[in-house]
Amino acid sequence: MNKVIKTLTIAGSDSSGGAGIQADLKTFQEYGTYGFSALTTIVTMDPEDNWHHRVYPMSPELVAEQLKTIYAGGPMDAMKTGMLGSAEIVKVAEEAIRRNGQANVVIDPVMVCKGEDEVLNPESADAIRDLLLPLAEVVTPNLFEAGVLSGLGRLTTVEAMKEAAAAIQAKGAKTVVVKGGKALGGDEAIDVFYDGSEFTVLATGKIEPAYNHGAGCTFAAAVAAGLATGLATREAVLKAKDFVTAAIASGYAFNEYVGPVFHGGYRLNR
Ligand SMILES: Nc1ncnc2c1ncn2[C@@H]1O[C@H](COP(=O)(O)OP(=O)(O)O)[C@@H](O)[C@H]1O
Ligand SMILES: Cc1ncc(COP(=O)(O)O)c(C=O)c1O
Repeated sequence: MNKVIKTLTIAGSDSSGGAGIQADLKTFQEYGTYGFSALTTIVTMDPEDNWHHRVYPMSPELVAEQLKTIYAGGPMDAMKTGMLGSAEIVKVAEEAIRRNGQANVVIDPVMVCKGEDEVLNPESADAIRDLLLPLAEVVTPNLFEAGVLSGLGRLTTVEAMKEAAAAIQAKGAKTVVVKGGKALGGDEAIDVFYDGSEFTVLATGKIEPAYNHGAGCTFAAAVAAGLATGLATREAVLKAKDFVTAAIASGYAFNEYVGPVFHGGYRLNR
């Protein structure tokens, strides 16, 4: 029998299907891996209230119970975290990673939804920094999240992204990818990779229109799936950048604000 490559996401549900656990499972499948999921929150967008996001966290006990089910079937080849919803759920994720000796851990430190400017649960940002960064093979903050995790505040240049990447790496993550994405000015989508010794700048042309709802989730899930299939960390990140770029290029407009990526874009355009 073929070996099944197992990947896990601990993340929220994006009912519109582009981000969250939906993005992760679709991406895991595109990589030929078998996806498991522990759901932490449910996010809705209200068409009668300007598509405002609402976030409904699950109880930490229910997240812990899902993880018990998942790990009862044996170890995972890689995993990622996304929107965790509360500091207590961050703690549950930390405990599961430690208890199961989980390697190839990708932490996507989700703090905001695109199009929204409030930080979801500020106290969970502290918990992510203190409890999850030390367990991360890779952490993938966007520009805003890198400013928060590094303590450097608003980042506007590639030099500042490098400084933030080094500060976050010093907090315990083995490697860091600071994603400039749409938020960084200019006509390129620039990410900075740092492994503790060398910076690598990953750049592609900015795609317009930017159908990038779910791009961050898709990128982190692709890194995890790449690690699960045996790629070295740098190669997993480089492939994930290609994967997410193709997904953005194949996205579509869901409404006047949200354009999800299409996770099948990489395969279909080859
Ligand atoms: N308009 C775009 N064109 C090309 N790549 C993009 C665009 N927007 C984001 N990206 C890339 O998608 C990935 C996810 O980034 P980003 O959207 O900033 O993350 P998040 O969803 O966590 O905010 C990064 O590699 C980023 O550079
Ligand atoms: C459940 C969930 N996770 C994560 C995100 C973040 O998505 P993105 O990858 O666009 O940053 C969202 C955004 O709506 C979400 O609903």
